[in-house]
Amino acid sequence: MATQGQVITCKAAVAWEPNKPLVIEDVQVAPPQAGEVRVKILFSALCHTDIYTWSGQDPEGLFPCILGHEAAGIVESVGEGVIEVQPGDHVIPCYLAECRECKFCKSGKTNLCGKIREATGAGVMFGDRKSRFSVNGKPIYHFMGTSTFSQYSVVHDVSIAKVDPKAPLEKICLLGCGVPTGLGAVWNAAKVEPGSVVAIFGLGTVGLAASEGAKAAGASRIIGIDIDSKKYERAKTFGVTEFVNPKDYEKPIQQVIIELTDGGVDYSFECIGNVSVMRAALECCHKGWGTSVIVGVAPAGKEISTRPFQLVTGRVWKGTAFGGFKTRTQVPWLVEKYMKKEIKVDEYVTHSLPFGEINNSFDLMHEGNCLRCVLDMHA
Ligand SMILES: NC(=O)C1=CN([C@@H]2O[C@H](COP(=O)(O)OP(=O)(O)OC[C@H]3O[C@@H](n4cnc5c(N)ncnc54)[C@H](O)[C@@H]3O)[C@@H](O)[C@H]2O)C=CC1
Ligand SMILES: N[C@@H](CCC(=O)N[C@@H](CSC=O)C(=O)NCC(=O)O)C(=O)O
Ligand SMILES: [Zn+2]
Ligand SMILES: [Zn+2]
Repeated sequence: MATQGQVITCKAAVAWEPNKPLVIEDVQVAPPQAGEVRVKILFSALCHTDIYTWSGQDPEGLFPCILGHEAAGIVESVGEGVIEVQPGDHVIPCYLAECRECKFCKSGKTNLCGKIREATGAGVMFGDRKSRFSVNGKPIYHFMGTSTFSQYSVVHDVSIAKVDPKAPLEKICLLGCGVPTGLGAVWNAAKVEPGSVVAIFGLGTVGLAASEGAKAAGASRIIGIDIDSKKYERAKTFGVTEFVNPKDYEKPIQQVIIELTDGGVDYSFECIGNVSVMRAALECCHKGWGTSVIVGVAPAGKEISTRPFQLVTGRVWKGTAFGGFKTRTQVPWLVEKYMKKEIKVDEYVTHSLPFGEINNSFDLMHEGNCLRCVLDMHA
């Protein structure tokens, strides 16, 4: 039955309140308006940022909402004026837009796009500042402009990456967030050079992807730091050459790393979201040139601090969103790199579950051996 132009009723996992189990509801998904695309979401993975917002720690968190931002699917229908994708195209919905027209997009200095960010932060669509989701007439907020924990979602056309239809959607859904973030932190934000000494704090998906990126960039030493020593074995396969568990030391971890590296590392990456670790990551950098990249997302109200002297003496502190990749342009390129086996993706998928078990996947994400759990949205 043709669904174009019709309201679709489908299953979605609604977060009615922070920290309460998601509820699978029959959700009405309105047709896409001008500049919008309705996507049949086939596979969606969980990212720790979904858990962060669900837990109530996100200052932008709005409830009730439909979470999810690491997914892949097929275009069901498009709104007026949409020319770059059509029904049947395989796509990755992206939480960062790329309009190619705004001040940000034209700057050549950032992957952040200014066009729709205010609307996505407010949980609505840009065109009319309304939601396309409702349950029995009650509007449900969008999340990150993606809301992929729904069998159908409406996304802005500037946030849709069209990808190779031969690529397996159950794998490339991961290219919607965690893996590009780690790779890009190293390649785009830090621009790690061959021979560099690198420290990576946190060996989850983002930290492992940063390690993979550092290995590809020719780093000579990749020091993984994690409070769970079991993480080292797997991390070796992503390029980590040495491992340090802060719990094994009395002294601050930055001092341990400085001693291990004759004065500090060339580049460090904080892939946890802990502001104390962010400080350690900066302070373990080499005087004069060491650069630390903040990747982890810290809870509302948390602030970073260090002695300004750390920066006066040449260390650089910066951060990155989605690893600096421009979404519409570069996500298809990352898919091609995966197809050519130049980057890992399958290796990050440690668990798969049917959509109905989404609450179990939230629990799994807290288990040490889970990197990404991919939900089959129509199983
Ligand atoms: N900036 C961006 O664009 C993005 C940021 N993120 C954020 O990146 C962070 C990491 O994400 P994932 O890798 O998925 O998380 P994860 O939870 O899988 O990995 C974090 C790792 O840090 C370790 N850890 C926790 N506390 C630690 C401590 N005090 N010292 C050393 N290790 C510690 C844990 O054992 C775990 O292995 C999250 O904050 C997430 O929200 C995720 C995607 C995009
Ligand atoms: N709403 C949060 C913002 C959290 C944040 O920093 N998000 C990252 C992506 S995390 C993905 O898993 C990001 O790219 N931010 C850029 C943006 O424009 O949102 C808060 O207010 O803390
Ligand atoms: Zn994410
Ligand atoms: Zn833009």
